[in-house]
Amino acid sequence: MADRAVTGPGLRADVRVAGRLDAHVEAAAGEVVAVIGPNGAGKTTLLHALAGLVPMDGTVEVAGASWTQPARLVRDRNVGFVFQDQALFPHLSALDNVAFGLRTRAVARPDAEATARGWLARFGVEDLASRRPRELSGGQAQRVAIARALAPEPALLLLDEPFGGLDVGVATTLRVELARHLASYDGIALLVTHDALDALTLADRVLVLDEGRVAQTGTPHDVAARPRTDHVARLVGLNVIREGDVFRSFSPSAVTVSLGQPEGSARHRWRGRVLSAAPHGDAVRLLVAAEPELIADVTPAATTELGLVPGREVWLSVKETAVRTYARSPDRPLPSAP
Ligand SMILES: Nc1ncnc2c1ncn2[C@@H]1O[C@H](COP(=O)(O)OP(=O)(O)OP(=O)(O)O)[C@@H](O)[C@H]1O
Repeated sequence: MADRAVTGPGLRADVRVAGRLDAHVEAAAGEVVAVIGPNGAGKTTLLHALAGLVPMDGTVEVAGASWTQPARLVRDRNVGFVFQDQALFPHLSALDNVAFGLRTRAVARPDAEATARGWLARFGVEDLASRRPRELSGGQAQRVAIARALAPEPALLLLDEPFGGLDVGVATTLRVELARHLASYDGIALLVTHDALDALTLADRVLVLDEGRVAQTGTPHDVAARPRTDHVARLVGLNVIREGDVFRSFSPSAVTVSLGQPEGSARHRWRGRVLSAAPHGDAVRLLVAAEPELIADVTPAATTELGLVPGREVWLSVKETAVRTYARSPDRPLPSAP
């Protein structure tokens, strides 16, 4: 394949979809980028635009080739996708589903089938090759869908919540299998996820979208440690507050909850009302309507003692030493491939 991203410059795109998205995205060849953000942030729109499934303004360059000047049809983009609404072809067997992408690239049937069989084997579903999609479980179908996307070795792989709708055990196994394949995949993968674990374990980079804009980019570690949106803070289980150009984050376990105004030197204190209390590991996690909304982990004993039920007015405080402070710096673009 002429534009396979082996040593190419990766992905560089300016994607504008009227009223929905205005985002600059860069990724190096071989990188896995997790795309996270709240509902309606534009994650699916971004993937659809890159694949050529929705009209967009701007530019998309993949492995040194422009997909927008002139505009390429979906089938002429070297792209593989696993979308929730992009089901397997119901009338084709698992094998034919995986061979399909190769056949459309003019690979002869015996070669396409041999390659497809190899991909089914890699995902442990070779023995299901002759089954139709309706005869597969959700997890099996998703393995076939991922094998179908990967088989033509696309320069760009787009995965929209590939573990959505699967039960936790199946999702965990599939996450491990996908991680193994992504490690040796030399194209660029964009993975939309609502799961912090996916973002932290599968991705080299995280792209945070908020209201159709890029709110933050960085390594998973950096984004988790210094979240700049409430959504990411919640996703990684931190509180984040913004004071002008400075962000402060702190763990829910660093928050002290009391009924009376806290004494002592705690600089950060808030008054608020308990919205919810739910088990969280060995602790009880409180969501408190303060300014801003905060989370606090308390012991079950304290929960009972202080009567921390929804509606209860409380004080929250946190010591300065437990607070991480960081600047709201302009986001740097993602590095290009060497
Ligand atoms: N076909 C469409 N026509 C017009 N607007 C749309 C269409 N699809 C989505 N939108 C709007 O575009 C914005 C981005 O939607 P998108 O589906 O990309 O978000 P998302 O981040 O993928 O959300 P979710 O996590 O809920 O899937 C939303 O405001 C949504 O209402």
